[in-house]
Amino acid sequence: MSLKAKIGPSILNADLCALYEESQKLLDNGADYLHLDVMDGHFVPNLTFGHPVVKCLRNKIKNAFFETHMMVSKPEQWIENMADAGVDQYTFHIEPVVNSVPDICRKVREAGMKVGLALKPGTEVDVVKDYISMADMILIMTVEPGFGGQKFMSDMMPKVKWLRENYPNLDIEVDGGVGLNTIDECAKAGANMIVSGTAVIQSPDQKEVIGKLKKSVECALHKH
Ligand SMILES: O=C(CO)[C@@H](O)[C@H](O)COP(=O)(O)O
Ligand SMILES: [Fe+2]
Repeated sequence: MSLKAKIGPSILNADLCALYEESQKLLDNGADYLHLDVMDGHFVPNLTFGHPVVKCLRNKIKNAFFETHMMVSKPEQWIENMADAGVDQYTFHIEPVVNSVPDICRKVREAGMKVGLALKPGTEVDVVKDYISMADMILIMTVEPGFGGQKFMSDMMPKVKWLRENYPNLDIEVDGGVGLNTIDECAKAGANMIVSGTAVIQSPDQKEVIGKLKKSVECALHKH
């Protein structure tokens, strides 16, 4: 398998009343996928949207790859709904479900979606060792989950490096505070799937930012 650089903008800080237009604009400007942040007000102290909204978006955008970042206490509860809404990858946090990760991975796959496993900043990276074979991607959070627009945590880069060294073919995603000033660190550490919210959404030239983020990752992938 050869790794690909992929940029998945987060629409969290976009104008959510124009969700479809904002999403389509990101795709037209070169986004490889959409990262949809689902929050339940319990696992994180914030609320966003759930499967009904994702389904509406899917009805308008047929072809793009949708990843839902499930910041919820009960990820097992929403698998069927999200599959029915047309989600391609279901990325859930392992912290609230440490004893049932394999079971949830199996259910996500049976529902026809790819599996992403997410780790909060305080979670040690080696806990995913036992689950790598069940996952399509590991997400290393580079902020505390819950809000867009936070400061990037450079001290998460050793986790990314460790994963890349031990799993050369694994899709590794970073999420939180990633933009033009922080992308090189992520790319050098070995991340190939990049979530970027504020840096892309607030730019007057989304295409340029997405292009630069991708180029940084592609350069690093060539060097590896
Ligand atoms: O999951 C989250 C936050 O919990 C992220 O997806 C952020 O929303 C990305 O936004 P920026 O940090 O890039 O503004
Ligand atoms: Fe996210």
